Amino acid sequence: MNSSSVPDTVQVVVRIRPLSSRELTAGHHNVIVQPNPGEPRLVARGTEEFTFSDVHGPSVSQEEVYDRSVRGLVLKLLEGFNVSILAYGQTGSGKTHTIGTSFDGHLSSRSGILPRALLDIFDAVNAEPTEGNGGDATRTSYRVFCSFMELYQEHVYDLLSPRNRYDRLLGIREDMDGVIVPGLTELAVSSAQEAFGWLMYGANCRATASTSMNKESNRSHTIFMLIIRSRRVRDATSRGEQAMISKLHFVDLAGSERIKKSQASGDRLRESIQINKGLLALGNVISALASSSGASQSKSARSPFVSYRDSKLTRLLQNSLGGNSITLMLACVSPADYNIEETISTLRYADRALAIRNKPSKTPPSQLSQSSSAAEMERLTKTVSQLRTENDQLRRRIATDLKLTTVGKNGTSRQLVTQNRVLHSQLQSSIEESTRNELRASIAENALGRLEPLVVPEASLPSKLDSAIANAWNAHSGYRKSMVKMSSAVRPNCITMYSGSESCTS
Ligand SMILES: Nc1ncnc2c1ncn2[C@@H]1O[C@H](COP(=O)(O)OP(=O)(O)OP(=O)(O)O)[C@@H](O)[C@H]1O
Repeated sequence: MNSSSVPDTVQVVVRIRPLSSRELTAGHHNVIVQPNPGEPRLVARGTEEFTFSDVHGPSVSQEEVYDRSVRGLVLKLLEGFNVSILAYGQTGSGKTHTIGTSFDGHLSSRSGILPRALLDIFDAVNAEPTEGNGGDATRTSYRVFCSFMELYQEHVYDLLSPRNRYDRLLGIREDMDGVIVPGLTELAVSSAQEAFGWLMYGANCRATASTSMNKESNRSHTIFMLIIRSRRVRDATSRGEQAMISKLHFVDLAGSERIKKSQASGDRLRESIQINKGLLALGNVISALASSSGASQSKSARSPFVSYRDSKLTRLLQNSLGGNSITLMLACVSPADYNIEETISTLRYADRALAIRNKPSKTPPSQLSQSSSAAEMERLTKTVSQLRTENDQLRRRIATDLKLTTVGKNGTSRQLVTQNRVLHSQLQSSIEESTRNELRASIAENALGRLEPLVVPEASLPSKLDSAIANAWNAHSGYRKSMVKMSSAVRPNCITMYSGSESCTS
């Protein structure tokens, strides 16, 4: 721990799930032993010994896991630190159960750490007291937003978007803030109940399937994110207040699995290969970071290269591993004899992660001057007007395409086929152009959202700009709808947007 009692190494907590009734019936037995319950040490297969930040045995409740290992870290979020909690482990080892990604909306003894954290955070946010200091009162106001994304077969999907599966597909980019997902939906939430609603909405859309190892196995990695924008105000009329942004990530990783053992085939096999590839890249990053921590301490060996760019998973987790975040890794394991190879592999992986050093720091308070905010507003206004012009041009193209279709209907079938092909390729490029516009509009919206808490709310410019963006966005959405309608009229089902085996495709 550093001076302000913030852990500067990755905290690694092991959770051992109980044997399931199926395993007990089949006569499997426990091969993971915690010699002294309460001590963070365990012995696997009678020979291999490990010591972690903490160990939760099979009888430890969800509430105790949260109280002992999570609550303290999560509340650091409100002090301005970024916090990441990752659940890692073999398929069926209890990651989703522990995180609580499949929360049903009712808090009970079975609820995982995510809904419990949401309750604590909103309790604190809504109860932040006013600090009096003579005549100079200070008050902190918070605005909370949530996002939920899924990484399925190296594609990032926005789980909170109201759009269809294809339109939920997003890219990854790097900017001054690190790795970002432009266009990811960020929804303002003011209570734990509201956040529960979005958690359930998104979880319902993630890719799951029944496998031989788990009745309801997650075939993707998911990241639920809570973003807190806080503003410390000295008094009601104070300007140039301190603004801070901190982020909490809950990462429910897909389970590693041995393909020979799971006997996966077809879609399940393809998913398993991608899952294992992402987890292998994560393992390499963990090893490199652990070695570089050792190297920096010995000051002799050269630090190995950390290959974050090998997979989208490692890019998305870049800040959680080796970045400025306070990170907790929950290594979930099965105690059953038939899973011992996978359990030992998870424990070794977790043991490496213990050596990773992060540099937790508060996101520097932004004190944007009014002039730089105004310049940014001007830039965004220009972007909106550019998008409007592009929309007009695209609308004109659609009108021309429609005329062509009418002519085609009166011609021979050969002509129709040729025109159909031309239209198809025009539509494809229109759709691509439109998708690019959509991304840019989202980036502009995101940037505006970030600026909003920092700008002195005096002029009507922000609201004008908001409505300009909304108008451009509406026009843009209307245009997209008509284009998609037209594409099916021209050649029904001819454009395959995306083909996959997700459970949520509408
Ligand atoms: N600590 C626990 N106490 C009681 N039941 C548990 C515990 N951990 C896991 N389970 C049960 O074990 C089963 C598998 O757990 P879960 O779905 O969380 O595994 P997973 O690691 O997320 O699997 P996958 O990677 O395949 O998605 C579930 O039925 C879950 O309720």
